Amino acid sequence: MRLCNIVRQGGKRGQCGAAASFDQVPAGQNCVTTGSWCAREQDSARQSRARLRSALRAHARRTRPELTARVLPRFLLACLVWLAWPAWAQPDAVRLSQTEARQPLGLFLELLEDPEGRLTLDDVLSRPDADWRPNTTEVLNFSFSTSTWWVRGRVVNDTEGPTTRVLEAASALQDELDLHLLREGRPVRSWHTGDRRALDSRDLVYRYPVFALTLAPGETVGFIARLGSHDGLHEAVPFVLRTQRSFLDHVQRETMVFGAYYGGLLALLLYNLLLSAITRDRVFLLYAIYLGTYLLWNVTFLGYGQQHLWPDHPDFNNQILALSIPAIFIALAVFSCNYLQTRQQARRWHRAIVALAALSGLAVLPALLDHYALSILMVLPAGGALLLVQLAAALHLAVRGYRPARFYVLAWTALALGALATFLKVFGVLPSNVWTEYSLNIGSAIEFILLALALADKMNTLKAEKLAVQRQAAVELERQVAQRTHELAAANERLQQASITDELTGLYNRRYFNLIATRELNRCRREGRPLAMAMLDVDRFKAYNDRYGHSQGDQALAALARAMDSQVNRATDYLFRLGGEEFAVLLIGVGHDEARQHVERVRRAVSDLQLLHDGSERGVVTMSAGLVWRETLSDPSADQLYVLADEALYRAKAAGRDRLSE
Ligand SMILES: Nc1nc2c(ncn2[C@@H]2O[C@H](COP(=O)(O)OP(=O)(O)OP(=O)(O)O)[C@@H](O)[C@H]2O)c(=O)[nH]1
Repeated sequence: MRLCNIVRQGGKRGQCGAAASFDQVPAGQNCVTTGSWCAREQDSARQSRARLRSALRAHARRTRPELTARVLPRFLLACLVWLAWPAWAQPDAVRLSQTEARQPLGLFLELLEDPEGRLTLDDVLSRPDADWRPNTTEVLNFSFSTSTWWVRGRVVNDTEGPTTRVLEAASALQDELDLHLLREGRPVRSWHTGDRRALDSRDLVYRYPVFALTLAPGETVGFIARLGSHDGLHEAVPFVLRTQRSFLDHVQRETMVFGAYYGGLLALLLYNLLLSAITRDRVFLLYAIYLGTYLLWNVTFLGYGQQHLWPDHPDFNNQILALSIPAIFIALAVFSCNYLQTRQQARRWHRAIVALAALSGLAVLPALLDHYALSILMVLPAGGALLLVQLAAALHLAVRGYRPARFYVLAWTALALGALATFLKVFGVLPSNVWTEYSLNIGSAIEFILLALALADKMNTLKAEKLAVQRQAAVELERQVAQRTHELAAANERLQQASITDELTGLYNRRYFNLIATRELNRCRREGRPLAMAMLDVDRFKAYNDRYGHSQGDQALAALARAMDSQVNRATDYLFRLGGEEFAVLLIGVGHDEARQHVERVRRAVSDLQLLHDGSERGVVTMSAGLVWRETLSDPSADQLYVLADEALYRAKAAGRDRLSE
């Protein structure tokens, strides 16, 4: 574009004459170059056109074969020379037009390096033009440089009326930024601002320095800016001219975009703090801390902190910026380790993350001692490596199928794409529009939202796992309860059985006799059925014990119990050991003779055992029995039956033993 301007103005160049110095151009004159600067421009233009003309003449003289062999390369060379001219041409003045609302100034500026930082405005104004060199980038970026840099440019009002434009030095972090407005070569107004100075040094308070330039129709004004740094770190500063309306639109759009951005992130932060308080899960708190450090850095980095939160504390502004960067990396590392469970799942990656986070943390020390450039120099490589290692760890875990790691990779991809778009915009690969301008914010917002979703998903996964474990535990509990219940029932059964069983013989005991005798008596009475009861007692058992010992007496009792039991088979027949060597038989629904025979069989089963018994009448163990039989039971109770049977037994004993009496 500058080339076209110069070509267009070629006829008027000769009329410019030699102006005395930079910016001494009469108002309303189209030619805007001055002195030697103008002369050099004319020479360069002339030489370039001459080269092109000679290339074209050569083209006309040569034949076709010569064209490909010799002329074409020269022609291409000439074209290249023509095209490449802007790279070393002297910058022209910026011409304000009715149509362009926003005009970047970078390529219209000249630079002067002041390594010692001692030059004054007068020194700079008296420097010859040869000391200045054209700036070749749209955005000024001196990065790590201890020099002070002087920048100059000129603006011509080509519009038909007076106009006021806003000159933006769109960096919130340049330490010192002095701007001097020149009219007819003389300074007429100066501003001393920058983030190391309080905001009241600015006419218009915005997140970065802006200056109002008023120009009469056709007027040219110059400006010289001094960019100083506190300790050798300069920020990228885009110099831009805007119409007032464009500036207002821009401010409104930024207010809306960043209002939504910060509002959203703040809501996310508070929400996660609440979640951490409710769930007591540390990962939400770590996420909120990471988000908080990022927010603190971002509001400081973009100048909103100084504009709205701490306008009167420029030193704090610088300190908080330098401290927030290592804080972000540390908070991110702690969150990532906790979220990805790297200690348990990827030990080597975990160790690398911890080491790099510690290294990033070291950058706090120079920041605390006011050496911000050193702090940034330390934190950027360590932090960059940390981001890569975290991403690699997440990829590693995602490939292994760890679901939370997939969200993490997605989130970081969104942020990386946002950062890449910003990077490509700065280097002119992508156009500057609302998407590329805020791509980092968009990317980071998506990153934070995805991470929040990731946390929710992780909670869901944990909840599902917990539910599964609970279900499994419930099933196991039910199984154990069923088993215990079964065991208890069996134990109860055993207890029940034990409570009605005689331990030595395994027959029913006296307690059960009482129960059964009463129950069966009542039933027989109800049903009108006959019932027989016999009492059986071992004969001379005291003598047996005395002769063979108590232990053998026990064995004899058990043996004769088995023998008797073998004769009691019907479901309605019962055999009891009432105590000692005394037994009872209960026979339900039997006739008298049958009862008598049955008891006799039982009794004989004992003597048939032929257990030697010296003290007995027959030389073997025998039994006596007393029988009571009732066809109908109108009155006798179980106790009465017992007494009657016992009396019959007594009679059997008295009659000589080993017999049945009634
Ligand atoms: N080994 C053993 N002896 C028992 C048990 N219960 C009772 N006895 C004994 O049985 C004997 C019963 O003796 P007695 O009541 O005098 O009757 P007896 O010697 O059998 O004489 P008669 O009944 O008149 O024939 C006692 O010596 C008791 O100690 C027991 O469980 N085991």
